[in-house]
Parts: sequence; structure tokens; C-alpha cells
Amino acid sequence: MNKKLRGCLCTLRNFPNVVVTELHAKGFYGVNPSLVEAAPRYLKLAMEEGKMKKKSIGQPNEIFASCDFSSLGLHPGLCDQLRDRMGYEAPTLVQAQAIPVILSGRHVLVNAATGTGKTVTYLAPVIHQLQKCDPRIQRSDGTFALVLVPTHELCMQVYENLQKLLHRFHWIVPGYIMGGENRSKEKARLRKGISILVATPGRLLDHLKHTSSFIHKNLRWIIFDEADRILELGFGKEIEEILDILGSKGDDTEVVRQNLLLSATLNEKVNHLANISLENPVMIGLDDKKTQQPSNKQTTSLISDAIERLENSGKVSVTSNEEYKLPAQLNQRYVKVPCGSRLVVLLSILKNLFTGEPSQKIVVFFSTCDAVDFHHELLSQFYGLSNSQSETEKKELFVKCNILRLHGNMKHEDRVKTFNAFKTEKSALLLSTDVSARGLDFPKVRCIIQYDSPGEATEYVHRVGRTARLGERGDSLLFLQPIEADYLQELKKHGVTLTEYPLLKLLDGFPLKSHARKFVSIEMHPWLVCLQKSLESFISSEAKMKKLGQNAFCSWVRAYSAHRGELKSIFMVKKLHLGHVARSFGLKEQPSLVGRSVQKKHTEKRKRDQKTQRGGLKKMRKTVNKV
Ligand SMILES: Nc1ncnc2c1ncn2[C@@H]1O[C@H](COP(=O)(O)OP(=O)(O)OP(=O)(O)O)[C@@H](O)[C@H]1O
Repeated sequence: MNKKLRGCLCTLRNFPNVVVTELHAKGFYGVNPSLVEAAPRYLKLAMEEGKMKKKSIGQPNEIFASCDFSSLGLHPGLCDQLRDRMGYEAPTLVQAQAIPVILSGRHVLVNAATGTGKTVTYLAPVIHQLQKCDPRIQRSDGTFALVLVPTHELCMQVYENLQKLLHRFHWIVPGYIMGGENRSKEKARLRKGISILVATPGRLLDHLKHTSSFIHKNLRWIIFDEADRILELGFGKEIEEILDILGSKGDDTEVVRQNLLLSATLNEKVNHLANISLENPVMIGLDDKKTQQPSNKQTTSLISDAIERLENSGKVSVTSNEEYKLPAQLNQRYVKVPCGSRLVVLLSILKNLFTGEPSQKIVVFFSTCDAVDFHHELLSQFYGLSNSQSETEKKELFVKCNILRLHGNMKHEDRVKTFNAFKTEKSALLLSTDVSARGLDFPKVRCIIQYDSPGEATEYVHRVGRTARLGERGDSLLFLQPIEADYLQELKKHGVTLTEYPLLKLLDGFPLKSHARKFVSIEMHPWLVCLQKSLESFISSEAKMKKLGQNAFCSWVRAYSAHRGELKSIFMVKKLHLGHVARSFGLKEQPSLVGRSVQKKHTEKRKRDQKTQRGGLKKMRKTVNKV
């Protein structure tokens, strides 16, 4: 027997579940862990003789693994909980791949598509380990597991999942701390003891420094959910401080530490965090492309591949051109709209969607809080084409639906209210900044509209990930101006391809007063011209609307000029016609951007000095209210 195979068999005995799930990851099913444990040779023979069924991963119906939770090594009580309380019949593929590895105690980095069940992937093994502690853990032992998340909403969502999963294990206490909540109440909860704590980084650091009764000497797990977003939001320094206080890899702590890092997208920023926080990690989902369709020759070396993953020192190295995983059943489209017609096209598309299917959930993403506020007010008040509707029609909103808004400048209580409302509503339109882009699991969202570009391809992936979750169907639509068309190439670099939305067909479907259908370009389409006129007269007659529109215009231009280096060549602020941008906020005139008539400034800039405008915008960038 050669040395490598001997090593493999030894590892098979030590980590049977891990190897089985490694095989699942590579598309082989029907392997029984106990058989592997008893007779490792069975595995090799079975593969060679083609006894195992090969399934390809990533097909729409290939969300679930063909095994059950108990075969992954989880406690029967927890499996019952997953089935009875959560309604989970079988693990998803990522759960089947990762849970046994996490149970083995290794540090793990998980990269799996949005909506594939990453939350339970990390919560279940932690609960499994804690429930079997003998004697039972107590509140006075303090915190054993820490889950770090980027936003308030995700914090609440993970906590809700925890509550359900812990129903049978009442001695394991879940808790959360996050910005916006009452500090003293949090202190009191921490004093009593929280076994599994979900936290946003800023507030956690605050308590680590100032709450002496916060016991964390028994900390066994640090989990970074949406790791890349935590760093993008600028929490890098806080994370380093947190790791300094808690001990990054657990080398200098008494308790053996296991750190986990998860996201649907990983970028270069994660490399550093992974390398300082993960010790020799097992990487799940990062090399699927290499392993999805193994040839016969590759098949015989599956075992050694698996062992390599387990035994090789895992230095994380993600590049910026990483291909992202998207739900296969997601229908992704883009619509090319000239700047001045953006708003009327958005309203037309929304009207069409809610007329076709009155009961559905849709999310529209905007680049700034001001834009969310403006569009929320507009959609809640705009009754439509003034001279083309009968008296009865006039009483109905132009887009008939329940309209909600969510962004980071809202009061914490209002955010909580919206979050819960959009979760439970059967039909609603949510207008949001990227605060909703990450991790949030709103059931049955049918369509995602990215009215303002997401910029980074990672954000595109997470925004569209709010639909088409867990094998359900879903649509996404990205608005692009003709001058931004190169963004499609940027997405393509990450394996994302979109088809074009038939805008003209949609517009031609609206009733028109005049029968003249001849027009030279989309923006001259009679339906859009008529709607734009109505909008502008509505907005100019309402002082509040006008003010909101002006604010939204200014923030939008600031946000547009704040794209990072490479993307600036696609989203070029100097190519914008600010008069058209104003039209996209229903404004007849361009508002002043920096204290004097923008019209004048912009014309001057175009004619003579482009630098002046860029300088002014650079200064304003600091105040972009993006999330
Ligand atoms: N095994 C399972 N069976 C049925 N439903 C499941 C299972 N695991 C998770 N789910 C459900 O799937 C949905 C998505 O799960 P989750 O939010 O954990 O996905 P995610 O991978 O973390 O997504 P994102 O990347 O967007 O954060 C949730 O509604 C969750 O309850």
C-alpha cells in the first residue's frame, strides 16, 4: 500500500463524516458513514466500481443533499428540532458539506450561494457541541460562541433562528447586542450570561471595553457571517481590536478555539481577516469549479483530494476576479434606460408588475437614503396621469401596493418595524439601500430591481440573492444608462451574465391618449413623455416632494462620484448630463449642488474646466449617505 493511500485510510477512520461530505461536495452520494468507518476500502472500491450515484451540483433542483441531518453527526434532539420546529426535512448541500467538518473542530471558511442555508450551517454544530457538555453549561459560564454580523437586521434574524433552534435546549441562552439598542439593558443581559451571542462589531467592542461583567473566558467559537461586508463597512479596525482582546486564533486562550468565516462572496479584504483569524482552515465551496465534474482519473483520487483539504495548511487567497455563485434558477435581466427617463421607466415597470400580479413582494435598491425617502414619498402620493384618468381611477395610487422603506438613517425602532413588516406581508414593495442587501431572508420575494447600480459585483450578487432563495424562482432587473453598458462586462468577469429586458414592448402595452406611435428614441415614447409631464407638475406643486427630490438629486450625484477606482471608468460623473439627472427626480430644474446654480457650473465645467467639478464632488463624497 503506498504511503499516500495509507494516510488517506487513516484520515478516513478519523474523520468519516468529513470524507463522506467531501464526496457529496464532489457529486457522489449514497455513502454511508458507518461503512466508511468500518471499512475504508469500501469507499475506494465503491467509487472504482461506479456504485455511487453522481449528481451535478448547481442544477435548480439540486439544493438539498440526499442524506438526513442525523447522518451528519448531529444530536437526535437537534435533528428533531430542525424538522419539527424549522420544517427542514433534509440538509442543503452546503449544510451537508460543512456541518461534519465544523463538528470535527477545524477552522472553516465557507463560500456558498445566497439563500442556501449558511446560518444553520454554523449554528447547528455549535448547538450540538454545547448541548452535550457535561455538566451542563450555565449562564454564569458566560459566552461560548460569538456570531459577528454587519447589520442590525441580520443580527435580529440570526437571533430569531437561534431561539427556534434552542427551544429544546433551554439551558443554552441566546442573546444579541447591536448599535441602536439600549446599552444598560444589554449590560444587564450580559451580566446574567448569554451562551451564544450575536453582535454587530462596534457595539461588541464597546461592551468588551466597558462591561466588566461580560464573561468571555470560555469563548470557543468566533463566527464571521458576511465577513466581507463587515470589512467593507469599515469595521476592519474594530475586528482587529476584538480579536486582540479575545485572542485571534485562540492560541493564547485556555479554551480550544474554532473560528468560522462565511459569505456568498469573498474578496481580497477577507484574505487578511481569514489569515489572522483562521488556523489551517478547511475551505468549503472555494474550489467547486475544479471538482464539479471529475473525470475517471480524478475520481480515483477523490479520497486523497479530501485528505489534502483536511491536512494541507490552508492559506486563504481570494482574488478580485473570483467567480461568484448565483442561484441557478434566478432570471437575471438588465434594462438600458437614458438618464432622464429612469424614473418614469421605474414607475412603469412597477405598475406593470403589480397590475400583472397584485400580491407579490418586490425590493428596489437605491444608492442613498435620500433617494429611498424621495421615492417612498412619491410612490405613496402619486396618483398618476392627471388628464388621462377617470374620476374613479384618480383615487388609486399609480402603483397600487403597500410601500415600505428601509435605510440606515432611519430610527432603530422604525427599522425593526419595517424589517418585521416586510417579512410577514404577503404583498409589499420595499425601497431600500444596501442595508437590506446582505443576509436578510425575507420569504417569497419575487423580484429585485437594482434601480441604482450596486457598484461592486459582490453587492450585485447579494442584492439579487434576496430572491430565488433555496431553489425558489426569482427575477432580477438591473437599470443601466447607455453610458454604463460596460458594467455588464464587469459582471461577466465574475461569471454573471444578464439578458436584456424588452422595455419597448412594455411601454407599447400602456394605453395612450394620442395614437401617434412614431418616436425616435425611448425617451420620446409618448407614454413616457406624458408620464414625465405629470410627475413634474405633481412634484413642482408639492413643496415637500420638491425638497425631497432636490436632496435626493444631490446625494445621488455624490454617490455616483464615489465609485471606487476601476469602476470610475464606467460610472463617469463627468459624462452625466445633470439636467437629465434632475429629470430622473421629477425636477424641472437642476438643483444647486454646491451652493450655486449647478447648471451654470456644469456648463462652465464642460466648456472649460472639468477639474473644478471633480474637486467639488470629491469634497462632497465624505457626506454620501449610502446605507
Ligand atoms: N435544510 C433546510 N431545509 C429547508 N429550509 C432551509 C434549510 N436550511 C435553511 N433553510 C431556509 O433557507 C433560507 C435561507 O437560509 P439562510 O438565510 O441561512 O441562507 P444564507 O445562505 O445564509 O443566505 P445569504 O447568503 O443571503 O445570507 C431560510 O429561510 C432558511 O430557513
